[in-house]
Amino acid sequence: MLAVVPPPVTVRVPAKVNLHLAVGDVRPDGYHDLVTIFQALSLVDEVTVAVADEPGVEVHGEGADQVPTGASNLAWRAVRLLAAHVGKDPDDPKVRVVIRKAIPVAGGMAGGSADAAATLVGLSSLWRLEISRDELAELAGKLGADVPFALYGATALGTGRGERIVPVLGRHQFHWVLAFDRRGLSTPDVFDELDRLRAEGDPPRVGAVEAVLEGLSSGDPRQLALLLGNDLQAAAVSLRPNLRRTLRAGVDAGALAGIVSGSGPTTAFLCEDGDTAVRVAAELAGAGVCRTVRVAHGPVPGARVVTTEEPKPIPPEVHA
Ligand SMILES: C[C@](O)(CO)[C@H](O)COP(=O)(O)OP(=O)(O)OC[C@H]1O[C@@H](n2ccc(N)nc2=O)[C@H](O)[C@@H]1O
Ligand SMILES: Nc1ncnc2c1ncn2[C@@H]1O[C@H](COP(=O)(O)OP(=O)(O)OP(=O)(O)O)[C@@H](O)[C@H]1O
Repeated sequence: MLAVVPPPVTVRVPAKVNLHLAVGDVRPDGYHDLVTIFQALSLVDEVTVAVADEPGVEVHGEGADQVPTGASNLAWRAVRLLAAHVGKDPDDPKVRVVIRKAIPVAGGMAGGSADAAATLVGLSSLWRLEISRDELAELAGKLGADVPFALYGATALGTGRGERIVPVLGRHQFHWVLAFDRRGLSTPDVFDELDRLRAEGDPPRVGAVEAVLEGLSSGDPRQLALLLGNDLQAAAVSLRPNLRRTLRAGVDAGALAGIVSGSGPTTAFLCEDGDTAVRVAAELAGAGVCRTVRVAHGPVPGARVVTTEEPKPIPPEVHA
């Protein structure tokens, strides 16, 4: 009897910004303890996994030429990890992965991490695995500090390396403009730069996370705007000084506040509402301070299988 080949599975997975990112001192394992608040945004990658004799990863879209398609691709590392976890041969998983990117590569928005999380969710469906999201999160933590959050999405408090996730409930939608820089920044380099700045002097540190949680629950973007903070910002700006000008231009264009997203160099601007975000994006796109801009909102769900009849996401870009 012919084996029925299951149809390909496509997963949509969001980018993240850190509304609050407090970086502790470097640990023996080389990581830093974090206290962070993630928010998943409507800027999404799409990952399709399919049964195939020829293994491999294809990458299309935003920054595709800067993404490896071999074993170091984070999505492929997720294939091998889950295959081994369920007793399949990680060297011959009979899977093909196609990634359509919209999340800026090495942009501080956990693009690779998102693709890894999407691959775990896609394979769970393709291989009809009985595996819980928490068990997947356990595996995800092995792929990177930002991968578990990409599974859960919405808004969450991250601790440890950022892999320990506690959901933060909230009913309000926030509107963002994202400015993509000309090229990425290596996350380890930004953490190393922060250690260097802290050895030399005393760069500003963000305050307590409780205030940000209150700002979030108020649902008032004006209140939240005053509370955004990222300890990595000084390091990202030190490595990429043009970000100072980008951050200023976004607020001059009408955003309530701007911050570097994660390890950067993407800058994220919180706006009063959706219409303002479109206006800020258009003005920022013409200010010559970034490669391109996107409008997005959050919170949105984490990695989830796209059913065939679901409409394709309207690309949130505003053309520079
Ligand atoms: C900056 C953030 O995006 C904030 O959410 C994340 O902490 C980075 O998460 P990520 O890119 O998934 O990071 P990983 O791929 O796990 O680690 C990349 C490198 O970043 C540094 N790193 C990352 C996370 C962390 N808590 N401390 C660190 O020092 C380490 O040098 C690590 O080797
Ligand atoms: N599927 C993938 N998508 C994007 N980058 C990938 C992928 N697989 C491997 N990479 C590599 O991982 C590196 C980091 O990419 P990524 O987009 O995850 O950075 P990031 O968004 O800054 O991540 P984070 O915010 O978690 O630090 C890049 O140098 C890229 O070449």
